[in-house]
Amino acid sequence: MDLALQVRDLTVRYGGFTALDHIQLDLEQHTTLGLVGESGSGKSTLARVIAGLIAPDEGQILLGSQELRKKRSREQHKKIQMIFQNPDASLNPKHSIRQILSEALLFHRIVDRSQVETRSKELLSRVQLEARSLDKYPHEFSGGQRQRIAIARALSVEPSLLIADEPTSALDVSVQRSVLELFHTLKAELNLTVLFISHDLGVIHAVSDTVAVMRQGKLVEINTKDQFFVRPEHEYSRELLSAVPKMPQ
Ligand SMILES: Nc1ncnc2c1ncn2[C@@H]1O[C@H](COP(=O)(O)OP(=O)(O)OP(=O)(O)O)[C@@H](O)[C@H]1O
Repeated sequence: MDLALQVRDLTVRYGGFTALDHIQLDLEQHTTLGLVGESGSGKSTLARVIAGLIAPDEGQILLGSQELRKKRSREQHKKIQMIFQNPDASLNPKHSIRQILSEALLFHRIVDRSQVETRSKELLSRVQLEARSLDKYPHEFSGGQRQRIAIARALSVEPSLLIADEPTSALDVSVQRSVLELFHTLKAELNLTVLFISHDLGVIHAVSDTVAVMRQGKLVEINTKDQFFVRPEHEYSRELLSAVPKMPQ
């Protein structure tokens, strides 16, 4: 089993408040780990510290066999890409889609200038958008389409880990489904390794191979998806599952 990510004893404090408490987590290559837990349990903090957006107070993060230290190189930053609930967080509204994609491709030296257009069109096609979208601006797209563009931008730099923090939570249910289907397709086509955060167990069921449950800054259960949904181990996981509204029979 090859591990894409290892998190060891990771602790983050905001002042006197411990948001992450000695987290241990392994993420196998080419799998999707669904991270669930109630609001405030520390899911986004874990995502941000892995992505290098905040520094841990204690602990280690290894990407492959390489330890990621507080000050990351450009190459290390590139390897972990993040998608947020609000796609606008990663899309500059003043830039066309062409500019957004080419900036990422060139900054990280993924292709040279002569190949940027072809690669940008390929990326749009991967996320099921038309090539003519290149000359449009983010505001000309729907929320679901903007999320697809944010996904294309994240994929453009060929990350070894994609972190998706509630990427479908702001979308209508039907749009949400189509973005989840896209994740499914991309995972199969590109062998992605994904940390997918959601408070929605239906979404977690749709995307995950493994499920991790957070509560009050601690990981209380890590299990295969099938085990988690059928035979959760932790009392809190059972509470989460029993709180899911059921359709009347
Ligand atoms: N910059 C910050 N300064 C102080 N406290 C913070 C900061 N960011 C988060 N927190 C606190 O840390 C805890 C964990 O927050 P976090 O956003 O990681 O949880 P979450 O599980 O992602 O929640 P949600 O599902 O609501 O996004 C919360 O109690 C939050 O109020």
